[in-house]
Amino acid sequence: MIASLRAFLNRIAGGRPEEHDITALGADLDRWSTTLAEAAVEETEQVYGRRPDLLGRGQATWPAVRFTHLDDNSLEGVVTFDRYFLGRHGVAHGGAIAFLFDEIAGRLAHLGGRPMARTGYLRIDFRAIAPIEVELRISGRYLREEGRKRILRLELAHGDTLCAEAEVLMVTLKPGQR
Ligand SMILES: CCCCCCCCCC(=O)SCCNC(=O)CCNC(=O)[C@H](O)C(C)(C)COP(=O)(O)OP(=O)(O)OC[C@H]1O[C@@H](n2cnc3c(N)ncnc32)[C@H](O)[C@@H]1OP(=O)(O)O
Repeated sequence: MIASLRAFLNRIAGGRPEEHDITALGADLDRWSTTLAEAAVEETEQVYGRRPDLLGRGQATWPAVRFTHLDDNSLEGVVTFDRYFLGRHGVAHGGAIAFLFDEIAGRLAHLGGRPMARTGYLRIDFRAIAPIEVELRISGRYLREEGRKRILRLELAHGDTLCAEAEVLMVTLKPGQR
């Protein structure tokens, strides 16, 4: 379903359908919204974004990363920004890159069985355009850990070109924090 949803969003983003198709599609989507409303569950029961066994954790909101390496302190992977992450002129939206980085930071922060943490800051430098619809490389590693603070470095690259880099602070939650 999620693969179909991603393909659908790509067609929406990259298409200019006829008026009658737009109307029919809107009606179909409204019908599905009604059906899905009857299947509504609490956050703890939802499937969307909670399937680590699936590409992108089973969601279509942020670009799906295929990990090629994971250890306790670093990760590497590949990612492609689909058409619906377009900013302008064939380039990925900066917000989509931030979304990707926050997700990757979350994954990196919890490697090695580390306890739950949240993002304190996510400082991004956009160094070069990140093209959509081509495979890019993502990598992340620990810079240091100081008490509850985990300071991480992330990079997004297209071939030899560094597209974006970030320093991220993840803070271990205290008891009672969520
Ligand atoms: C496989 C699983 C994958 C899961 C992926 C999910 C990834 C999603 C990750 C997220 O998106 S989290 C959502 C975005 N982040 C938030 O909503 C966090 C909102 N902020 C907070 O909840 C609190 O500010 C936070 C928990 C981050 C810290 O508050 P605390 O009261 O627990 O900590 P405190 O303020 O005492 O700070 C602890 C240390 O961190 C430092 N610190 C905290 N925020 C900072 C900041 N922004 N800049 C610099 N330093 C910061 C602070 O100075 C201090 O340093 P020292 O120990 O050296 O004194």
